[in-house]
Amino acid sequence: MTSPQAVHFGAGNIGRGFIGLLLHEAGYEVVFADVNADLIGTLQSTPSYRVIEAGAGGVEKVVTGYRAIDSNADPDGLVAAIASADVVTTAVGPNILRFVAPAIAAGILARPVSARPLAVMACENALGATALLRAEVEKHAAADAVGLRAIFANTAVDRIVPEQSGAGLDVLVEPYCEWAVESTPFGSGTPDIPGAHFVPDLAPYIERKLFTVNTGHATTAYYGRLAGHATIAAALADAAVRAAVEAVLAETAAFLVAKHDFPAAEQRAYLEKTLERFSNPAIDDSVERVGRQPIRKLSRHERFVGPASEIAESGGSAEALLGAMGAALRFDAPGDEEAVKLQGMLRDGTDIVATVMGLAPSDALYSGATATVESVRASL
Ligand SMILES: NC(=O)c1ccc[n+]([C@@H]2O[C@H](COP(=O)([O-])OP(=O)(O)OC[C@H]3O[C@@H](n4cnc5c(N)ncnc54)[C@H](O)[C@@H]3O)[C@@H](O)[C@H]2O)c1
Ligand SMILES: O=P(O)(O)OC[C@@H](O)[C@@H](O)[C@H](O)[C@H](O)CO
Repeated sequence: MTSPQAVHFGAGNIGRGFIGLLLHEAGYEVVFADVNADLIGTLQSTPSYRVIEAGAGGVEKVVTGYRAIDSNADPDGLVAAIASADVVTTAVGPNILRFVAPAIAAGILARPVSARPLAVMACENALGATALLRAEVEKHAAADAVGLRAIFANTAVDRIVPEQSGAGLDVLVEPYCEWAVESTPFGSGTPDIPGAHFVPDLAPYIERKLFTVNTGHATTAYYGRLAGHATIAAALADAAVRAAVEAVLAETAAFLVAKHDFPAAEQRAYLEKTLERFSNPAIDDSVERVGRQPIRKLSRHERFVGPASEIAESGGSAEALLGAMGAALRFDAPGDEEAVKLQGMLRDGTDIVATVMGLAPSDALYSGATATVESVRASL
């Protein structure tokens, strides 16, 4: 019997170090698709790579039996792989989904209607990333035809995978991981991926992950960089940074507990586990990686403005989140295209509250966000 096939877009850190690994462990032949020709060449010429879990309880795993396609150089091969695949996943970044959508649309249209529907799951740090991917796919293929041949499910993906220091394919990761996938789009026939956790309602999982792990991570990165720290673990060992992070996570914890009915003790344990993960001495995670793309991170439904808006709308205080947004605005990292653009916007008077944060004067967070931007501008 032939193995089921999964096409995975993005053979980077989370692609090789988490999603590719789980699909391999589930028995899929993984076909990595990437625009990085060197990386694809190395995958094509190397029969296996290691996923090395660094830290307490970590083990080493080996991924084998994959193929790799350069999505620029072999578009026909990519479409053919999608046409015969069981699963398509992505880990390319939310802003890149629109670029992978045309190939996915063509691959879906090339599938017979009688084939088992393709399971499509975007594994990005964003609310509704798969829904966004679907909307992009439907710009290239009629929604009816797509709906007959594919099932789209949102996911929440959690594993810290820092930038890799070596040139090879091996990936150093933290031992912890969680991949939650919404089950309802599949009815009773969820894909057979033992490492994934299928849940009927993804909202509590993705919001808790994004607004605890990613809000806390980004807060550590932005305050940590301002205090002169290079890594997340070093930043969190700084009492002033840790206090700022804990203040932010106290606001999101209260919000998450109220909105999703998590028992307060469970949220507290989740938060403490998260801070322990950030402090893993075996993971050298840079503040630049974690703070990357501050314009995306400051957008309306992301890790700061998302929870802060809902807190403000319910009459609560989002002072600590607003403070972290101020630190994000000060993320003056010359190697980060969005950071450079944001610094330009601060200097040229762009209405950042409207254009970056997506807030209008009628929004409860508007005045706090405006005061934050103005105070950062005044300090330049
Ligand atoms: N690294 C982590 O700790 C982590 C954890 C959870 C979720 N994520 C999410 O996973 C996604 C990927 O993050 P990462 O850290 O693996 O980034 P990464 O930069 O290591 O990997 C992204 C890969 O996508 C490739 N890519 C870019 N454009 C492409 C295209 N058009 N077609 C195919 N491939 C393309 C890049 O060449 C790169 O290899 C992001 O959404 C991120 O938020 C990352
Ligand atoms: O990938 P980003 O840029 O959305 O966020 C940076 C980190 O917070 C993120 O990659 C975490 O390491 C990851 O989300 C942990 O699951």
